[in-house]
Amino acid sequence: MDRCWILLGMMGAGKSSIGRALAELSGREFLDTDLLMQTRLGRPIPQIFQIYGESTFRDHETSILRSLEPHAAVLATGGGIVLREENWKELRRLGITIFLDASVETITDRLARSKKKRPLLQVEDWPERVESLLEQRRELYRRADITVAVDDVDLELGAQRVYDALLGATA
Ligand SMILES: Nc1ncnc2c1ncn2[C@@H]1O[C@H](COP(=O)(O)OP(=O)(O)O)[C@@H](O)[C@H]1O
Ligand SMILES: O=C(O)C1=C[C@@H](OP(=O)(O)O)[C@@H](O)[C@H](O)C1
Ligand SMILES: [Mg+2]
Repeated sequence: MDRCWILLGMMGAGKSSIGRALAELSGREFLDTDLLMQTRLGRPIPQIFQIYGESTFRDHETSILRSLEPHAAVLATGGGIVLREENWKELRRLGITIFLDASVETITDRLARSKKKRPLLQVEDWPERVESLLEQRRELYRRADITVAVDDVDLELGAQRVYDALLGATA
């Protein structure tokens, strides 16, 4: 049975963009829990947070995981998917988890242009928020089956690195 390849990690680590490149490289379908949520609710993520709040956003995240079946897809997740214990049961059911490990410096560089789309970073000292969230979550990300360092790679090399790690792990 084919299992999903599931990307975990902080906002800005590259789950959505490396995930898309990995899907192309491997010929797999690409799914992203944030995109599935936007389609489901017909609104962009910042509006979903604004209208329903984070707790309802997290409920939908869990329900989206529950609605999926294991298959040959690359699944990018939102950075907070690791927070709910019940999500881990679904992640393990769906496939292999890969932590995209990026430093605070890399993340803040990458988010400088796209932080507007991240409701949790709408604070003045947003790099400090990135640092504290990473501190809170690091141990959860480390539960992933595989860790891939993505500080020093572009999208193509990042996708290749994840692909190689997966082939090594499943050989
Ligand atoms: N390895 C990388 N090299 C260069 N830019 C990257 C890399 N990974 C992500 N980016 C850029 O960083 C931003 C955030 O990436 P994204 O894939 O949305 O991260 P995530 O889904 O983990 O929050 C995007 O503008 C993306 O193009
Ligand atoms: O880290 C988080 O809690 C979040 C990450 C976002 O996805 P990305 O990790 O793709 O930016 C998105 O799900 C939402 O803004 C919350
Ligand atoms: Mg994303």
